[in-house]
Amino acid sequence: MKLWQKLFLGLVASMLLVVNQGIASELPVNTVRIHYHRDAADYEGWGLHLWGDDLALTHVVSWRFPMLITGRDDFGVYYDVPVIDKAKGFGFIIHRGKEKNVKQDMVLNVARDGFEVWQLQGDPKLYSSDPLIALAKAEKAKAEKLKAEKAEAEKAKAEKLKAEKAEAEKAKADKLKAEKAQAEKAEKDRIAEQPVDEGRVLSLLETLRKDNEVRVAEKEASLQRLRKQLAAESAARTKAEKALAESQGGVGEKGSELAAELEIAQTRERELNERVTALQTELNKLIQISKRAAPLQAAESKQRWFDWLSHTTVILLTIILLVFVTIYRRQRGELVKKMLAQKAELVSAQEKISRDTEERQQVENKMIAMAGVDELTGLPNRSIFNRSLQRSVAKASRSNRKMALLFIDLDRFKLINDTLGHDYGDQVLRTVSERFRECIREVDMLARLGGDEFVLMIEDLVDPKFLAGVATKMISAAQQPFFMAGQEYHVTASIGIATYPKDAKDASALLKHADIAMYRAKDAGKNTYQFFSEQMNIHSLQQLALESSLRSSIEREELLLHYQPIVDAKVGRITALEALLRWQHPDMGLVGPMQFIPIAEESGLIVPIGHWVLQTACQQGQAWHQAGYDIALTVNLSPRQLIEPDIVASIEEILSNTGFPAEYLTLEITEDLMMSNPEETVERIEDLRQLGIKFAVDDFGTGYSSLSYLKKFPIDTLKVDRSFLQGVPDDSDDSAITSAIVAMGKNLRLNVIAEGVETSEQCDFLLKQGCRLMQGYAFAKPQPAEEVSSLLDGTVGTFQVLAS
Ligand SMILES: Nc1nc2c(ncn2[C@@H]2O[C@H](COP(=O)(O)O[C@H]3[C@@H](O)[C@H](n4cnc5c(=O)[nH]c(N)nc54)O[C@@H]3COP(=O)(O)O)[C@@H](O)[C@H]2O)c(=O)[nH]1
Repeated sequence: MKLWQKLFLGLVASMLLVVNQGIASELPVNTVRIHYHRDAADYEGWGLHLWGDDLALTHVVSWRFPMLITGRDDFGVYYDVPVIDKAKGFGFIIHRGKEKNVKQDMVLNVARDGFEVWQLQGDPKLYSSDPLIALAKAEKAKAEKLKAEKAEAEKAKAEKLKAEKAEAEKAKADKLKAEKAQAEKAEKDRIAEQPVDEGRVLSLLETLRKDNEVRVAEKEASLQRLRKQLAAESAARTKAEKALAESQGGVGEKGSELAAELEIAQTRERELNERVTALQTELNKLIQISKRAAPLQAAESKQRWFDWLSHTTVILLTIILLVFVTIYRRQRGELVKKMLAQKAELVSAQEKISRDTEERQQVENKMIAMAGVDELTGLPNRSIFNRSLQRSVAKASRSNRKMALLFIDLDRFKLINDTLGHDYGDQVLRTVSERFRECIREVDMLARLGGDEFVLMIEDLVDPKFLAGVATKMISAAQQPFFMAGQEYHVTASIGIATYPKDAKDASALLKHADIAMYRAKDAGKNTYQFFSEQMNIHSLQQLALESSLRSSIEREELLLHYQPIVDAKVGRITALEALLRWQHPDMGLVGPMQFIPIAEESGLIVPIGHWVLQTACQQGQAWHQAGYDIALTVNLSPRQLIEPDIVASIEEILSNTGFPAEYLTLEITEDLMMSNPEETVERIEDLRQLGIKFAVDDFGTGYSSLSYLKKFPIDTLKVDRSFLQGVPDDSDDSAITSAIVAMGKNLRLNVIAEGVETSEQCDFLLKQGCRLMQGYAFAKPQPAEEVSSLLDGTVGTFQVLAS
């Protein structure tokens, strides 16, 4: 090393010492003093750079600027450099050489906590000879080595002691265990050799307990001994360590003291520095605050103004909103009220309109009625007719002239109305009235009294025979077929005729007598006309009385059944019995069904009466079955009965109650029923057939049934009407019709029963036609059950034609 280099290093080292101590004692806080020794300045210029952790706080100092020189001392000039950063250290870069050719020789990074870190740039040999640094380094390395060796020795010793102790304890425990096992074994052997004695066992247990206590005490004592031994060994170890440390003293002690001093100095410096830094930070904050205070105040007042404005705006907006909501609610409430009021008005207006409409309708009806026109047919109605009749009778009375009333009632119309519905009924009434109009003169007055009742008033009557011609024309017009819903239907008319002054002296009596005559026409078989007679009057009064007493006939048990056999004429065997209704009237005696069935049908009494007939017949039939007569029954079923909605359930119940087998029951229906409402009739018949019941078409040939319908109908038997049998075999037409019906029935695979067989000729004729089932007086008249029973007794299998 050259001389100038030695001088330079000496200068730097002394500078560092001065700086580190100077900071602590004389210099202002945050200032570093750096000396420049003039004597060493054999170069043109020197540069000294000082920096901290924060580059922003790096200071560049140059001797070439005299204003930076702080002062002078024995060494030369010195510089006090302020350190305002939080840097933990500072350093120097020392340049030498000319300004334009600066060569960096060395960088010293001196941490403020001592010489912990050295960073050398340039030639390390230049600085490695520094005695203080080398000493510090050596001291440090030695102390660390000693520390490590000591730790190692302590660790080895502790481990050795631990192992020895563990081994000793284990040996002792093993020994104790072996001794204990041996003692226990000896004790067990001893006990096993001796007989069990409770007192002895207890004393042994006591001995054992005492032995255990002694052993525990021994154990505790040995533990105590071990502890003492351990303490002694530990003290010896400490002593040895101390001796070892003392033996390693000398230079190390000195180094330690120096290090301790340095540590204290560094701690102090760190505390001071931290205080300075904290104070500086606070100062900075205060400066910042003071700088910002003015604009802040301005901003605050502005903010307050904005706050006030925004609060006020919010309040204003809320108020406006509330006002709007209130107004809206009020308006909405008013609107709802208005709407409700309007709705109520509307409802009341609608009600008024409907009332008005109703009233208008009533007024219209009244006007029409006053005008005397029947709405449906356009004919004069009952009220106008009555007035006209009064006038005409009065006129006829004044002028001694004759006049006549024809009371017309449609047959089967009720059935059409009931089965097809009122629309079809109305259609029939309109058509019939049109047809009637064509049968009369313009001067005659045709009126509709209501329902299916019409009346024709003929004034200035000359010859009553003329009336028969009119009636015939009207009957013929009525019976023309109707085509409705793609099908053909038929109605007929019954007409009663009464004349003035012969049959009645006033208008109402005249009308009443024409009505009575009409009923007589119905009784006479319908589709005909009848002139009134005094006898009829009596008869009609009788009819009224009959209807009233018929109502209570079931309760009074005045009804009874007669049974007429149906015979297989070929073998002379009774195959079935037809139940025929009779009425044992208290005054009139035994009344035949022709007298009261029409009344019962008209009044609807046929429904309960028909139910009674079925119930009684099935009861009787079951009684015969139980008596051993395996006989079938046929029962007449009125059209009115078949349209009853519960007819199927009702018959099913009767069969179930009586126990009569359904397969033995045949229900007789009329042709007309088949034709009036084929679909519904077929449906009902099918339902009843499902139960096992059979069906027969009664009085076949007298109605208007279409043969094609017959084919479709679910029936089992055809009963040829007795009116055809009357002319058999002499009347060729009757014979031909009868043969045709029998043949047709056979072709349709139906049973054919000929009704009203009275003679052996008729019987022979029928047998020849292949009809063996017959019913008539030739075999048996309808008779009470008891009599039929005796008949069954004597004749089953050997029935003979009675008439032969
Ligand atoms: N809805 C119901 N109708 C019934 C019921 N019972 C009877 N009737 C119907 O009344 C009609 C008249 O019946 P009725 O007076 O009993 O006459 C029956 C026989 O007495 C009669 N008949 C039988 N054989 C002869 C004969 O050889 N000559 C002759 N002149 N008459 C005879 O025929 C009637 C039986 O007819 P039908 O019923 O068609 O087989 C009659 O139409 C009954 O249907 C009833 O309970 N309900």
